[in-house]
Amino acid sequence: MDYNYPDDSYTLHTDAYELSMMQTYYKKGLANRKAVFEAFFRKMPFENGYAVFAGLEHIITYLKNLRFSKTDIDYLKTTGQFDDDFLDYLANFRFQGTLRSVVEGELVFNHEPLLQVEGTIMEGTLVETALLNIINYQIMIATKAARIKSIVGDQTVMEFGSRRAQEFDAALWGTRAAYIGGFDSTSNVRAGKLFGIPISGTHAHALVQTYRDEYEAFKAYAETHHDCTFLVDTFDTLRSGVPNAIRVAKEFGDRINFQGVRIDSGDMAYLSKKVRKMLDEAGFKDAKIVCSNGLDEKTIQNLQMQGAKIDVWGIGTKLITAYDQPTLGAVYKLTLVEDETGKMVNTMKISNNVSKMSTPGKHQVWRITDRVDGKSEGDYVTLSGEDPRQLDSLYMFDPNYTFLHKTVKDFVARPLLQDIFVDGQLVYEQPDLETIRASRATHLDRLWDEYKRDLNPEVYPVDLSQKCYDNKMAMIQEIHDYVDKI
Ligand SMILES: Nc1ncnc2c1ncn2[C@@H]1O[C@H](COP(=O)(O)OP(=O)(O)OP(=O)(O)O)[C@@H](O)[C@H]1O
Ligand SMILES: O=P(O)(O)OC[C@H]1O[C@H](OP(=O)(O)OP(=O)(O)O)[C@H](O)[C@@H]1O
Ligand SMILES: O=C(O)c1cccnc1
Repeated sequence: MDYNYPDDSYTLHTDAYELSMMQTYYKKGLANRKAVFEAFFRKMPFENGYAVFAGLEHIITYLKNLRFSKTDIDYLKTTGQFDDDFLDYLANFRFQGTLRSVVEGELVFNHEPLLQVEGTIMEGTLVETALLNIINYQIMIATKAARIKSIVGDQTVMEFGSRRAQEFDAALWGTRAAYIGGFDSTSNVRAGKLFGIPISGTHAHALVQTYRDEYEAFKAYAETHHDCTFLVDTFDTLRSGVPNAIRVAKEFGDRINFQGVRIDSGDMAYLSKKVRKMLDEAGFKDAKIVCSNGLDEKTIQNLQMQGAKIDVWGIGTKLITAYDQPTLGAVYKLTLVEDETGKMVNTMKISNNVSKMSTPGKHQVWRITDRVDGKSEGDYVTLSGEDPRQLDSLYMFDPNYTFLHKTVKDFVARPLLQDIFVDGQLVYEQPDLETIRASRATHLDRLWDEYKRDLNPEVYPVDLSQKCYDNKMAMIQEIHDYVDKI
């Protein structure tokens, strides 16, 4: 199958209905109508108390390259679903819109806008699928990684998931998201090359099977590498794997850096305790015990409870596939649209289910922190143009249970949505990945522990400003009046 078009791009990485709607807007003369779309998710991933934002790097690359190539247009023609004049319009299409986004490494919560696309209805429509595709995956993996990191503390976690990820892109962008979430390295060499993530690894059972002898295999590895971690569970961890690793480490002495051993099967609590004793007794107190095999934050916590002597964790499947939650469920909704008179008007999707309702208008999200201790008080969603920094005290209330409220004084308000593209121009300079990764740790320090526990965390407040709330209520009333009249 020939899918290697020389001018291939991600522009057709969109759902067909987006193009169908665009053809309607185009034919009906609405192509230049202004619109605002916002993306948010409704439920916290893994029932965690916070999520880690990731995906902006990929979004920037996508939007920078957003144009229909010749073979894109040729293909659309073959579908017979699109008219020639519309295809001519697409051939000249460029993203001239504005993207505001939370930046990578930031903590985010449900029901707050994470991305905001302001431009023509055409621009906002075309990009929905790709933007959601990117953040739905990357936020989930960054959050899963942060959960795991919070359990292992200062211990090292290596990302091993490429072989089990949902294909190439997931392996690549997933490991980057995991690094933002707090993982220390990746086994994916291309991710090392492209993103500068430190690569690390040990060796597989195949090396031992090739030599059909552990001692010979470890010796060969030691003769060809300085840093050595031997995989000790191919035949019998305690009776042959560890004794052979110790034998080679002793024979090679200073000629190698004997980093330790890896265990990849069996009872890791029992084995790691025994292995620790054997290494210590042989004089290798600094040698580390690496474990891998179906690990996630729950298993790790359980192993810790059992007193396992594990220093380094190798984690693949359950991280990279977000094993216990297949999607974040982020959505992208039209919140403001230009009417026939040129006025921007509110719009929302109404539902009997409160959590399914979007919030009309164009917004900013403010992180409210206490000026003295720097800790987060909650997030405050305003209509754009409102600036809580000008207020001495802030009245914050739960939009679903308005009787739950507090007044915050002596606070700092930090806007989370930043300009990334303005009128098609990239204006945001991405920090390097190390800075992004470090920012996640700083943001977590500002979050109270009650939101960070991995089981039943407190619900972090995401409140609406009075104006934003009133605007939403007025819109709901307007829609009810409209339906009543029919
Ligand atoms: N002491 C332990 N307590 C809780 N879970 C453990 C413990 N030791 C290992 N596990 C986990 O149990 C699961 C099964 O491991 P086990 O090695 O028994 O089976 P396996 O994966 O079928 O082994 P193999 O890789 O040899 O096929 C893995 O997810 C592993 O992380
Ligand atoms: O379990 P994960 O968290 O996904 O970690 C990655 C796994 O990948 C390797 O296994 P391999 O592909 O050699 O197969 P195995 O399951 O038989 O060990 C490695 O030995 C780990 O077990
Ligand atoms: O380096 C390793 O030990 C490794 C890498 C990928 C998957 N499993 C193990």
